[in-house]
Amino acid sequence: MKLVKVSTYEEMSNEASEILFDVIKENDKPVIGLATGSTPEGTYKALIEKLNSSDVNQNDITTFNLDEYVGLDKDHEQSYSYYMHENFFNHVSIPEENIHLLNGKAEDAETEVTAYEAAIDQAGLDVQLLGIGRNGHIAFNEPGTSFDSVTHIVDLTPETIEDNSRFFDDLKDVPNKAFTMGLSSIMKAEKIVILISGENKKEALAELLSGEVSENNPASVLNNHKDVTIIADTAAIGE
Ligand SMILES: N[C@@H]1[C@@H](O)[C@H](O)[C@@H](COP(=O)(O)O)O[C@@H]1O
Repeated sequence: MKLVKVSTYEEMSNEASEILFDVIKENDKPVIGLATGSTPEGTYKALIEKLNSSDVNQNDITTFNLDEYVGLDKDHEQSYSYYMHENFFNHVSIPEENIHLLNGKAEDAETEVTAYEAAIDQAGLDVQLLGIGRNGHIAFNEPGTSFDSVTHIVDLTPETIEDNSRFFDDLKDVPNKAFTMGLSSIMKAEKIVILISGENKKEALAELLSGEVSENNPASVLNNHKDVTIIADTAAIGE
């Protein structure tokens, strides 16, 4: 794993958007995996600028998002679909049919996850962007998730529900289940970029860098991937 140390959030966003933009330029039909959360917001801002001031044909770009809350409609303000449109898709011209988001309101969950995984397999991710939870979760794969997991439904831990409650009016409004790409789905990506920002992610970063690989720490699976870039700020590094 390669560690890129940055001192500001802007630097993190620029570094990450540069990697994504390079993958987009290098591939005729780029397939990029995207993440939500506060951390990648700046990356999307920087990537929008790069895309819109370039001659890249955005019709050729395909995207897959990592996860979605079960029970939230795509237009719900706290859904990840809404987040992605607000922060990225509404500002670029990637065709709607190339955008893959899990449907939180899917009537048949089994069909939803199976079809999503099949679509990922068929497209092949050129790069996957990730954030990380305090407990080391990536996407919504909580500690204890099998490294062999594919797209599935998870029960969110109280810690994750509490962390994400800041976006909701009330703790009880936070869904307790989510659809998520699995750890093996993420590992299929050719390249992985993980953003780790802030003092509250210090422990998660330290555990990832320790090199210990265990299903108790979902992010540790990344030690088994050939091309991972960690972009971490000084607050998370503890410098
Ligand atoms: N499912 C998302 C993750 O993909 C994200 O990495 C995490 C951290 O988000 P933040 O960047 O806001 O700390 O939040 C959620 O749990």
